[in-house]
Amino acid sequence: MADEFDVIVIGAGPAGENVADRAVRGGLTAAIVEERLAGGECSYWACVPSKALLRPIDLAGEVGRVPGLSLGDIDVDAVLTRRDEAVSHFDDSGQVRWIEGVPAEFVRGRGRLDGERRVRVATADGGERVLTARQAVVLATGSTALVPPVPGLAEAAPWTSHEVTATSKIPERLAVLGGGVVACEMAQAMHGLGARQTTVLVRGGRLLGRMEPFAGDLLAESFAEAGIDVRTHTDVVRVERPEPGGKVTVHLSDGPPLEADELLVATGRRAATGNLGLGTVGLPDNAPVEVDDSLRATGVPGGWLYAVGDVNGRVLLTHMGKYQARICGDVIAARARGDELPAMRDLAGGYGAPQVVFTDPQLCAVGRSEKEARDAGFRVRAVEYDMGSVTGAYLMGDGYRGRAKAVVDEDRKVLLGVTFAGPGVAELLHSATIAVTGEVPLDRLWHAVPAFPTVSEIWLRLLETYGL
Ligand SMILES: Cc1cc2nc3c(=O)[nH]c(=O)nc-3n(C[C@H](O)[C@H](O)[C@H](O)COP(=O)(O)OP(=O)(O)OC[C@H]3O[C@@H](n4cnc5c(N)ncnc54)[C@H](O)[C@@H]3O)c2cc1C
Ligand SMILES: NC(=O)c1ccc[n+]([C@@H]2O[C@H](COP(=O)([O-])OP(=O)(O)OC[C@H]3O[C@@H](n4cnc5c(N)ncnc54)[C@H](O)[C@@H]3O)[C@@H](O)[C@H]2O)c1
Repeated sequence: MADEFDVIVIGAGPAGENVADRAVRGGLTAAIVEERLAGGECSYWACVPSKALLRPIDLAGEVGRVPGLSLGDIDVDAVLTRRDEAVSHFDDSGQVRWIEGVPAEFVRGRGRLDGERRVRVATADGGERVLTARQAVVLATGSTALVPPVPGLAEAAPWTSHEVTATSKIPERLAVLGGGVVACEMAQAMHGLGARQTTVLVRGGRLLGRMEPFAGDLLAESFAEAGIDVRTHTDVVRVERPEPGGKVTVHLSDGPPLEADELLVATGRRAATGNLGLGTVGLPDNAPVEVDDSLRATGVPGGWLYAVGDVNGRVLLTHMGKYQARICGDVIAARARGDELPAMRDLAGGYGAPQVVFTDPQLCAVGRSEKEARDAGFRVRAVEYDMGSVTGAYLMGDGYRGRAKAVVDEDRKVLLGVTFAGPGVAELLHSATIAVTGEVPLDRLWHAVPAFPTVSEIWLRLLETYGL
């Protein structure tokens, strides 16, 4: 028997949920298929638990910089309990209720495309449901951790983001493979919560290689002070773990082997498109689903297939997936009505997505780095400023260390990118996002006066350094 809906969404992560919501607001009916938990990676194994684990470490850093305040040991059990509450103890009934309240039909099971506008769902009870979409099918299946083909690595059953964010035990000795966001955030979380030996193995020359260089350098200084060992230009050539769950030996391109109790692999993600039936609609399996700026899959006749969030490989961030989802839901509803507003396009992605790395110091950026701007052919001037010299930052704590950078398009006198690094800078980021995405002319931005004594005075200092 076929169930018919206007829109069928596969994957109930933040992106999938938001498509359904917007499509229904636009007057359509929707079903969402989810094989695990409504809420997706973000709610249970990524953003939410990782930030719950990092918050006490961030706060401890702040307290430690203010004379007159003292901090005892972090109560790790209490932190883990709060993390468990933050992930609703892996119970998605609240999210399912939200979906049903949209209202959209929630279908628990694994979805698979089966030709044009048809989705087969292997339901949790071993049965099958065949769903048909009148308007659109939206893929929102996210991504999974990528484990590189290092000899012995897969056999060692290393931790990925799933295990580290859900752990109830902090390893004594942790080796971390990768120097990106997951590696940095989780190395600091595990070390701050009691790992005695934390070693970060970075293939390249610095942490967070895609950000402005000072961001990774400041974090590396903070790691060194905390006793986290960062080894750059280091490749893992082989891994041994004779006993499942036992000691791991990591053989490196340089130096003696490293012994650890656990190994975390944080080397990026792959789009979750395996066994999704992409071949039945003429698309390649196991690759991100290419989309246009209305999030419609390219190369599918009839234009009924869309992809939002991690699965399209554009930007692997929750807020960007949700932004795409809002556009996608609106586009599907508008196309069903026969009208299409020009504003319904992914514009933000083209500027460079805002991102915060929730370490201490916090690192955040929006738009292009200086290198990216130059590589893209812009005529660029970049200015930097020491954030510790801003009164508001100095007042936040002794020894405040931070840096900011603005990348200016010299032809249009607008900002192409902004990076802040320092304690408590995350909340500054949206001001930069508005300036970059709004293409606010610098001589206009000059009249946005930051309050004294806030860290926001960094804006004034950057503009003064530029010459305004
Ligand atoms: C450790 C970690 C921390 C992170 N922290 C942040 C952060 O602080 N801020 C941020 O913006 N981003 C963060 N991210 C990235 C963020 O988690 C992802 O960008 C986001 O989850 C993507 O949302 P999504 O809806 O596209 O996919 P997901 O959240 O992955 O959801 C996809 C859903 O689809 C389901 N699914 C997959 N295949 C099928 C199928 N065939 N049938 C039915 N259901 C299916 C899955 O079970 C899942 O529930 C983090 C990532 C990691 C790994
Ligand atoms: N706070 C946040 O916004 C946040 C937090 C965590 C994750 N995320 C998102 O999740 C995604 C995944 O994060 P991630 O840290 O896994 O990926 P990433 O792309 O940020 O970093 C991957 C790292 O692994 C390295 N690497 C890749 N292959 C390797 C190999 N074979 N050997 C050694 N090193 C290798 C890369 O050089 C890089 O340093 C990111 O796109 C990120 O934006 C966001």
